[in-house]
Amino acid sequence: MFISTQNEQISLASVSVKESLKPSPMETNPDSPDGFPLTSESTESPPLSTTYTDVNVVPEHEQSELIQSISNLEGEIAQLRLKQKLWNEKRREALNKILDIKGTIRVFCRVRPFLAVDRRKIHEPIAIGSEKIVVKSAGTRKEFEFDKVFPQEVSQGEVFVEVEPILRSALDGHNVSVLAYGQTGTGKTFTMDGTNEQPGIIPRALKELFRQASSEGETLTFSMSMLEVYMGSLRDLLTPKPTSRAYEPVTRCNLNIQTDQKGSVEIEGITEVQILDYAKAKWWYNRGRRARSTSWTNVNETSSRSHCLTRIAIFRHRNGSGAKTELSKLWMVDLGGSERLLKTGAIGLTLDEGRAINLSLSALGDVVAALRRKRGHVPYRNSKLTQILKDSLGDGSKVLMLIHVSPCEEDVGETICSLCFAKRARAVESNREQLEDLRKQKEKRIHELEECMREAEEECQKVKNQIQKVEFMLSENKKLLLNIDHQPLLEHEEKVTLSPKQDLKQVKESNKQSEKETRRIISSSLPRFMTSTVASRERQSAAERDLVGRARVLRAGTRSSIHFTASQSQSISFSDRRFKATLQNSNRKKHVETDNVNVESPKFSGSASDSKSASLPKSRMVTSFDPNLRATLGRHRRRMSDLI
Ligand SMILES: Nc1ncnc2c1ncn2[C@@H]1O[C@H](COP(=O)(O)OP(=O)(O)OP(=O)(O)O)[C@@H](O)[C@H]1O
Repeated sequence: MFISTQNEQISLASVSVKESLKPSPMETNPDSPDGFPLTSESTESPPLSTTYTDVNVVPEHEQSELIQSISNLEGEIAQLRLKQKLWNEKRREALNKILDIKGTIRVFCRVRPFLAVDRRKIHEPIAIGSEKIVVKSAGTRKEFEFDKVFPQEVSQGEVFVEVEPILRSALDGHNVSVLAYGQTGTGKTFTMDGTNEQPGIIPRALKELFRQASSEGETLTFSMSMLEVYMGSLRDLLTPKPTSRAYEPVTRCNLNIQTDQKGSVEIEGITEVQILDYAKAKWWYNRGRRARSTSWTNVNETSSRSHCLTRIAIFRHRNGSGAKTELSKLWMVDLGGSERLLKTGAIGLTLDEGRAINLSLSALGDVVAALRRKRGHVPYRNSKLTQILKDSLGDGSKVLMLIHVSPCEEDVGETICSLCFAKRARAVESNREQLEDLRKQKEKRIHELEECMREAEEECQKVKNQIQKVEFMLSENKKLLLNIDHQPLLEHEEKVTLSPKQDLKQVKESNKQSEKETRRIISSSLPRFMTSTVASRERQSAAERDLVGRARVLRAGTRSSIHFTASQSQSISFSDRRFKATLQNSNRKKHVETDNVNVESPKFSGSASDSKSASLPKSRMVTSFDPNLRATLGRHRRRMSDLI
């Protein structure tokens, strides 16, 4: 029986690899920050883009270039992160100086608009300037200065713009307190909490914290606690089953306040929830809000009968390790309404609630005034409120007090009381001329620092963009490498990893296996009388060994294609796909073993006539017949050229 033969050639791989040695985008990036030279690695980095045409082979040298490129990109990212950190520090420093110049205790005033229920008079009692309020009442004129005054028409967003720098200070590691103070019904809850349509400082701050944290170079996380200071006791507002009414026993929720050796305040047993994103934070905040004690007074339908404190603890995570340290805390406090008890018509429990609120507000005023005047003794112990806020009002902290006043004539008494509280908190004790000079100097310095901060912010953003770009390239290169590494080389899913570190022994073993398989297939596809005997196989192996030995001597300058010719002792058909694949595999392994040696054997003969093979580099190769890899490489090439 004669089996038709073809002079069919099996080439290990047909390959044409074209490299486009384009410079790294980082080298030519005009956005590279001044003052921070690019590293030598970045300028000498190998091409980030390798263009493959008609690809089904990725030579080993390209693999190692890819690995090199990945390590360069990783280095570049580390450098950029360092740069980002430096610019961040610069920005932080400038902001801190600005806040220090402006004063660590800042006092703003917000005037509530007239409500439908208000009785308006022709002459309004208060006149509003950008930084001052004048109150005219019973023939007297009183002037009060502030760091900022928000007139009635100002929006929630405009208020938040002024509050935002202090939040940033919290992310920079300072303890921060934002306190809303004012007579009942003047809009404290509106400012802090707001409505769904007009969210206040707390929901905006939560959103902003997550936004800013994501743009920081380091990993920051947050936790939230909410409590209420009610009649001198503390209630946890985030306990699993919150109590919602004021008249429920409060002692069971009376939490202890502890101060550690470093002066850091901790509230024993308070619920602290991890907030991973804004939605979670908002959910917990709403839950705490609902648990707050409110009751009816003559003045405000849903008057807050307590101080409501929301604490956001900010944690910094060390790179790589799971360890976290508390960076700072941010307190946002909606204080209970200061009120003249007679006017509110309070009796019984409500009267006691009012008294308790007034006492603690007075204690707060004393503490703030003592801090402002830099007095040695600060009377923190006089109320629970000031004990809790102790480490967020004093040294190194930033305080923002938002005083709320009513525009109505009948509230003028309370308005003056609130403004006097604010004046005490600001406690500026210089004469007018000195004040004017000082103010000009301060403004100039603040302007310079703001410029500096803006520049640092811009640079930070540029570096962030660069990091994103390089991270993208890195992930693309990693994907590509992964695809090459995991590419099944042949249809029957046998895989040969052709790395430089490959164990030759392993290859030899699999080579033997493969040859056995080849023989088995040949045997099964030939008539019995044509199959080789044990003796003939031994002879054949000996001849092959001899040839391999000779080929090693002739190693240099040879190429790697192998022809299967018809002039051999056995004629076999190539119509069998399995047989073809096995032969391909067998040949490939021979190449690996003999390091591209031209092999002549009774079965296989090297040929110099193959032009494709002649163009192959003298390196080991990975062959891929998988269209997926081709597609991946194509995509990679396109993306890389888009980036460059
Ligand atoms: N800037 C504002 N714009 C629109 N409405 C406001 C504003 N400020 C306050 N209000 C409205 O005035 C009313 C009282 O405000 P809010 O409850 O916030 O006062 P409060 O100072 O928190 O009172 P309390 O101390 O009794 O809790 C609410 O109906 C609120 O919507």
